[in-house]
Parts: sequence; structure tokens; C-alpha cells
Amino acid sequence: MKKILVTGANGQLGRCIQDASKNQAGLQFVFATKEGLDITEVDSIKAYFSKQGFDYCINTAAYTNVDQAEKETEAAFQINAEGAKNLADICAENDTTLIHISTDYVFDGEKESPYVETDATNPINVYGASKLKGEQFIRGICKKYYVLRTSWLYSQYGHNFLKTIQKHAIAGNPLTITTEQTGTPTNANDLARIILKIIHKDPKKYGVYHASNGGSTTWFGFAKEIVAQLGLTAKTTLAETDYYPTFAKRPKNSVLTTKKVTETFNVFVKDWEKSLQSVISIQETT
Ligand SMILES: NC(=O)C1=CN([C@@H]2O[C@H](COP(=O)(O)OP(=O)(O)OC[C@H]3O[C@@H](n4cnc5c(N)ncnc54)[C@H](OP(=O)(O)O)[C@@H]3O)[C@@H](O)[C@H]2O)C=CC1
Ligand SMILES: Cc1cn([C@H]2C[C@H](O)[C@@H](COP(=O)(O)OP(=O)(O)O[C@H]3O[C@@H](C)C(=O)[C@@H](O)[C@H]3O)O2)c(=O)[nH]c1=O
Repeated sequence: MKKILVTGANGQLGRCIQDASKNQAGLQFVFATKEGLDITEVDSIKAYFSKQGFDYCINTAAYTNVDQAEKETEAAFQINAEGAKNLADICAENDTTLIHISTDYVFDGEKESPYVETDATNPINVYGASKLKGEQFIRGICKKYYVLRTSWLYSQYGHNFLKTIQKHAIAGNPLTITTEQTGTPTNANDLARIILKIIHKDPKKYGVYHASNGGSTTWFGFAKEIVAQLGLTAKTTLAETDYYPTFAKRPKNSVLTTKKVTETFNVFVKDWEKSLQSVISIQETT
């Protein structure tokens, strides 16, 4: 039986992992919310590890408000960098494999083709810089780690771009969406399944992996597809813009190549449009 600790369990990805964890023979999960386990508090993490050992720790806990991070730099680094370091220290001490989630925003977006794992990082906003620092701590401290960089996560849970667009479209509000960035929307349920597959198979090929859905689009393209798949095209107007002002800069291109993750763990990544359909069909009703 493999024992797994999941941090940030009430977040979007945490909740998708909870769903995916049902009926997983050979895996035993402990789900820790921020209230029970604060990754910035070493004692809080130690309290979990002192009660039982874990084979894996999946860290989904993070500071994820990209614009707010520009003003709350310290909080973003405290959680995304120091929090990751705290977990890395304890995982290394306990021989626990750390599976940590990182982001496409570690790149500056200037590359004109999809990013591979070995491309140079150069974050252009505070959130990206804080996530990169977290990655660096883990790589420096742990021998047994998987850093999974993903992009543009959405799901039936939490706050995300799908929910924002859906809310406005249902209300009949006109939408203006940027074409300035290109990336890959990723269904957090798919990422949860990839993580569990990694644990089941674990070939011990530790390192950094890119794990997103397939294909690419702009935020405008994503919004258009959301509205179309929800059948709300007649309810709202959708205009594209090449400038949508935000506090934080975002990378122009942050498409990730998934060849390494698919080949190493024998996982299949669906194209983003197909995956969007599956989330829309299981939308939260509350
Ligand atoms: N969302 C996205 O588009 C993308 C996310 N990622 C990465 O994927 C991972 C999961 O993201 P997602 O699920 O969407 O994020 P969420 O913001 O939905 O979830 C993060 C969770 O972490 C919790 N948390 C915050 N601070 C702490 C802390 N100090 N200790 C423990 N828990 C804490 C949050 O609680 P509370 O809400 O109460 O603060 C929340 O429940 C993160 O690492 C993120 O950086 C990567 C690419 C895209
Ligand atoms: C709401 C809205 C946003 N936008 C733009 C702003 C921005 O450029 C882009 C995306 O906006 P959001 O703020 O929803 O997304 P953002 O917070 O940038 O999403 C990012 O989150 C972090 C956590 C990640 O790790 C990234 O992979 C990525 O998913 O869309 C519009 O053009 N029109 C709109 O009505």
C-alpha cells in the first residue's frame, strides 16, 4: 500500500485529486487542507509526518492569485517558495517522494514554439518568480521528486477562467477577451489522473515534467469555445482585444511540450477542446 499526503486539498486541483482517488487500489490518501496543514509552518507539517510515514507527498498548496501577487510579493514567496522548501526538507528527511505542481509562468513567453523542460526559465511576474524559487529549492534538496509544470488549469471546482466566463455569459454580460497570450487550457481532473498514474507506475525517473492538455489557443479562443460548448453564444457578445490591462505581465507564449511526461509514464493527454467537454458535462450544480 502506498501512502500519500495531499496538501492544499480544498483547492481546485486538490479537490480533483480527491475525486480521482476514489477506488484506487493500492493507494491510501490523507488529504490535508490549509487549516490542518499550513505549508509555511514547519511544525504543522511535522505534526503530520510524526503520526505516520508517507511514500508520496503531492503539493497542490499555493498562492495562485497572479495579479495580487504583484502587491503581496512576500506572501507569494512565503507560500510558493518557502512552503515548497519546508515540504522538500521534510520529504527528504523521511524518504518521501515529493510531487510538486509548478507553472508555465516560469517562462518569459518569448519562445516561438512550445517549451521543453530544459528551456531556460525567466519569469516575468512575481507569481512565476515565486513558483520558480519553489522548484529550485526542491531540486536542490530532494533526490526523489517530480516537479510537474502545468498551465491554465480549470475544472468544475474553485475559481478559474471557465467559471468566470460562464458566470458572465449566463448573466448576459458582454465579454472582451485578450488574444495577447497563447497557452494550453488544462483540465485539472486530467492532471489529477496523470499524478496518480505517476504514483502507480513510478519508474523513479525523477525531475521536471511538463503536464498539460494538448493543443493551444489564446484566452479569447478559450472563452469562445467555453461559450460555444455551454450553448450560450446567443446570450452574450464576445469581443477580442490585443490589450487587456492587468497588474501582472503574462508570458506571450506558454505552450508546453508534453512528450517527456507521455513517454515516461505512458499517459495520454487529450486535446484541450475535448477535455473541456468533459468538465462542462460534470459542472458543479451548487
Ligand atoms: N490555477 C491555475 O491556473 C494553475 C495552477 N498551477 C499550480 O497548480 C497548483 C494547484 O493550483 P490550484 O488548485 O488551481 O490552486 P488553488 O488556489 O485552487 O488551490 C491552492 C490551495 O492551497 C491552499 N493554500 C494556500 N496557502 C496555503 C498554505 N500556506 N498551506 C497550505 N495550503 C495553502 C489554498 O487555500 P486558500 O484558498 O484558503 O488560500 C487552496 O486551497 C498550484 O501549485 C498552482 O501554482 C499551475 C498552473 C496553472
Ligand atoms: C476575466 C478576463 C481576463 N482576461 C485576460 C487577463 C489575462 O491576460 C488572461 C487570463 O486571466 P486570468 O487572470 O483568469 O488567468 P491567470 O490568473 O493569468 O491564469 C494563470 O493562473 C496561474 C495560477 C497559472 O499558473 C497560469 O498557468 C494561468 O492559469 O485573460 C481578459 O482578457 N478578459 C476578461 O474578461
